[in-house]
Amino acid sequence: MAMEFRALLRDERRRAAEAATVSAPAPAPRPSTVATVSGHTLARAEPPPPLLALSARAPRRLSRTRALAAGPCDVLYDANFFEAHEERALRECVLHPAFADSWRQLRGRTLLNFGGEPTADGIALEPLPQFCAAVCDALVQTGIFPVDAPPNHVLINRYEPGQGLMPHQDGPLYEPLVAIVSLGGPAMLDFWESVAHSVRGRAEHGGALPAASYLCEPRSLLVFHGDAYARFFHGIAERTADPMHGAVANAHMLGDRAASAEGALALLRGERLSLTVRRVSVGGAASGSGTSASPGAGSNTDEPGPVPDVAHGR
Ligand SMILES: O=C(O)CCC(=O)C(=O)O
Ligand SMILES: [Fe+2]
Repeated sequence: MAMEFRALLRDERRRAAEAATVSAPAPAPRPSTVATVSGHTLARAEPPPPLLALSARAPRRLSRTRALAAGPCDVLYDANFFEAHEERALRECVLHPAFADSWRQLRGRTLLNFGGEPTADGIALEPLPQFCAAVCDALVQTGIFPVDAPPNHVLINRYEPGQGLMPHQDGPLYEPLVAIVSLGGPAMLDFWESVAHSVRGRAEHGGALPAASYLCEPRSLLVFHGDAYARFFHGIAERTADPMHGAVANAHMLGDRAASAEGALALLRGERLSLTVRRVSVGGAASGSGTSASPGAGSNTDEPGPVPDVAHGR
């Protein structure tokens, strides 16, 4: 099954690459795929996405979320990392028709991958599209990522209400520092001590609570590193509303839009787009010299790898 899926993907990519390089006689006036940008095939008829201009950021410390007894303490949150107009512009880039063919349907979400495809040999880095590079720059300017080790990989997830992401760890392909940018509707990111804890927690009533949860509001930035990266498993439950339970570690830091949520019982989800921004680790970069990463581990694309993907606990 795993190999079938990989073979299918490979075949699809080969066909896309052939369409991009072989100038076949155009049979009909439908747009032919002729150009690739950052490894993504663009349709001739589509203009490239607009350039994303974000306001300059000053270096500053992000606020730490509440440290709960059982939860990680290496999680930072900013409810208003983007202005409303920046969110709209970023969303327009993400959903631009030029990338329409690059979205991949996974279990419970759709995914766009920029910066290079995670494979068993690591990630062969590719340049980021301009809008992703602009977000990475903003994270460097703020001081989240060091100037000399900027992020170079961006996964974009799109969730409908009711969809989610199984508890997983991001693994050794990346440096242990993650910035998650949220657009659209809110969703709760849960941190679990183990996958077993999360399975117990899935029981509708009386299930264990996550070690900590973080409401990711639209326009927000959530950063995690340290223990939160290395020890805990993070995921998004497949539900249409998120309960505001006692382990919501950023309940006191929410923006105006969700300020009332602190007193609310549950927050309704909407369509959510998230950008997971990271830096591929030295060991995770597939270089020409054949450097290889731990096979499959942490390639959080739901693509079955040669090693069971602990990243998704399934
Ligand atoms: O969508 C999110 O907020 C989480 C995404 C995530 O965990 C990942 O891409 O590894
Ligand atoms: Fe993740």
